[in-house]
Amino acid sequence: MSLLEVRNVKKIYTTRFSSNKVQALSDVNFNVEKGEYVAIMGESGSGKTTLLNILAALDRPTNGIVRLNGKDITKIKDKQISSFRREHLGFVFQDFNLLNNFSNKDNILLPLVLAKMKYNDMIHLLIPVARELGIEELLDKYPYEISGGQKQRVAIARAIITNPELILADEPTGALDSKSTEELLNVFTSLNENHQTILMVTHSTKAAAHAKRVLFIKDGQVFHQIYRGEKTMDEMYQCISDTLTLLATGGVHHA
Ligand SMILES: Nc1ncnc2c1ncn2[C@@H]1O[C@H](COP(=O)(O)OP(=O)(O)OP(=O)(O)O)[C@@H](O)[C@H]1O
Repeated sequence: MSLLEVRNVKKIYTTRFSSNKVQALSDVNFNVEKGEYVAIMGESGSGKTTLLNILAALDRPTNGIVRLNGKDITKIKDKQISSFRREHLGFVFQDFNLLNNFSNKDNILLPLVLAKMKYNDMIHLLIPVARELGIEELLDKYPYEISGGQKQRVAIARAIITNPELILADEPTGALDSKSTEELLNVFTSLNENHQTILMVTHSTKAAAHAKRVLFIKDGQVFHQIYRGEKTMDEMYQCISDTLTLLATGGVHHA
């Protein structure tokens, strides 16, 4: 069984003040296996954020099924959705989403506090995670006192401290300079080498070249995919950038 199964997912938005309908996703199908590192690319408006919101159980599809470990997350009751997200998923956002009036440590511990874990147990989990991400010195500082790259590492600590089955990352390098981007991508690679499954939406060819597979979305469906396989990072980069060019001119066959 795949970790994530996306079947015939369709999303139509109906705007509030008119009967206009926008079809953001027409028929999305793909699987993600445990331990994979997948990037999702596509032009602006192709439906990436819509898809990520559905995978995150932040929004429901108009049709279709999304299974995480065999469980259809589109059927989870509203009351159980927050705890489902906390227990199974980790989130990394472009703009970090850290709370400025909480210390970095309290930001990282927040999902465990919400899960009502005992303090000593939380610290037990925090220490190895902070060490792994090299942020031990930053724990007592506040998000506004640290750099963007450091904030993203704190955000990753918050995402992995619950040991999630899947990390969903939305444009995680979008607000970072090139040095911090490189560092963040190295962190993702090392998490993945430690068996963390990652799904990342990105506009960045460089970021996508770090993934083991890239899915391309066009016209609300998966249009093409590339496996890293034995390719070097440079070869993968070139392959992605050629595909993006073909995609923009409509010249790629369906996956
Ligand atoms: N809440 C909404 N109501 C109506 N239409 C929406 C809504 N959210 C997105 N759309 C439309 O759905 C389509 C897909 O949007 P989406 O934000 O998923 O694309 P995207 O690939 O993430 O774009 P970008 O790369 O610019 O973030 C677009 O046509 C967009 O205008």
